[in-house]
Amino acid sequence: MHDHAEVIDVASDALESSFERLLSSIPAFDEAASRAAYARQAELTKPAGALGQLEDISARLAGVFGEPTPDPRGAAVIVCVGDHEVTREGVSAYPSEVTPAMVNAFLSGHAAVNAIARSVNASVTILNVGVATTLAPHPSLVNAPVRLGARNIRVESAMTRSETLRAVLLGADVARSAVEGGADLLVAGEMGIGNTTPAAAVTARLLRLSPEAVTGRGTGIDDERWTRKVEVVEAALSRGASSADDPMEVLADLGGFEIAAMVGVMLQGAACRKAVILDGFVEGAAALVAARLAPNFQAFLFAAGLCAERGHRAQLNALTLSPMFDLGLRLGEGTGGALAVPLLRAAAATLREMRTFAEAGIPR
Ligand SMILES: O=C(O)c1ccc[n+]([C@@H]2O[C@H](COP(=O)([O-])O)[C@@H](O)[C@H]2O)c1
Ligand SMILES: Cc1cc2nc[nH]c2cc1C
Repeated sequence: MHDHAEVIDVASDALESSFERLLSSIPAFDEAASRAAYARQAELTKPAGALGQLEDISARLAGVFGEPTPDPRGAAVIVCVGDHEVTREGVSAYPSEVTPAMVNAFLSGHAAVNAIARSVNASVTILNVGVATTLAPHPSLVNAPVRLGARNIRVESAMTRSETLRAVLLGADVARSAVEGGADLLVAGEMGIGNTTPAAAVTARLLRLSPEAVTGRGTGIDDERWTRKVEVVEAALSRGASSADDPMEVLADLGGFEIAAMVGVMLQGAACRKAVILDGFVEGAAALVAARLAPNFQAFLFAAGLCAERGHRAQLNALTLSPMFDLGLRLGEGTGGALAVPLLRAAAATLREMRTFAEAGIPR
């Protein structure tokens, strides 16, 4: 790992230029490799189209990696964590203290994401960009809080531009380390009590949807809290501080530190020509921001499952992505993203390991 804390101390203009470099470093999707993969799928020993979505996934992977028969192996889940002062408004079913407690659970290896990531041979790294409690050092923890919690979006902007840039660049830095460590498949995950509220606000603004259309039950709130949560999202949007046409402004105004860090993870993954796997609704908000920031980004993004949180379908539609499964997950942490890892590996394996009709001598 690099010295991540370094990012925090550099001046604003240096942050701006690092960010510009990140955006401009995202390559174009390799259409020729993708076409070659589709052509190979058409020759493989199966009825035409019989591998369904796996065929499209394999061709998309070819375009991402820039080779007709890609071999994605290493997988890394980067769980970005942060607190939210908007929890004071009673928008979650759980208290903020759960966030640092869950970080300790991630570090001890016993949370859902650890169990699922282990089962698919993916690493788990925790990036703390905004938890308000001191966290003990751990080899799997990158501890670089930009601020101790995102501000209460009902009344003020969550982050300043320079705080937002720092969080994005920290995410990018950790993603670069993961790629240097061998990751071909990057899952952006998150944990942060209260964060489905900023995710709803970001989604509503960017997609120009009503708060009701994108505000869900998060950790499982009742009707009364849901009505309050919609009011909070409405109030955050009516402060009028951000323009839907400026994704960084929307992120700073309505988002949070872990959402910003996921934007960085995703952009850097694409910049390294790696597949970026989208987990749930909170990641979806980050992906909308990343897609608006860099036109080339979207082609590097794969949707894992459809998440049960209201508004996730609208995010996927806006990103023109089809979910690979629908298991009713609404956890976050990168759990759904990790579950997609074997599907991506399997899709690529069909291209590499199956024979064509001609090679196998099978008539058609
Ligand atoms: O990403 C999702 O789809 C998702 C849906 C519902 C809940 N979550 C997780 O639950 C927490 C946010 O829920 P809430 O109710 O506190 O806003 C946060 O830690 C997320 O990881 C995540
Ligand atoms: C226990 C718990 C674990 C989580 N993991 C992601 N979000 C979460 C929210 C809660 C409440």
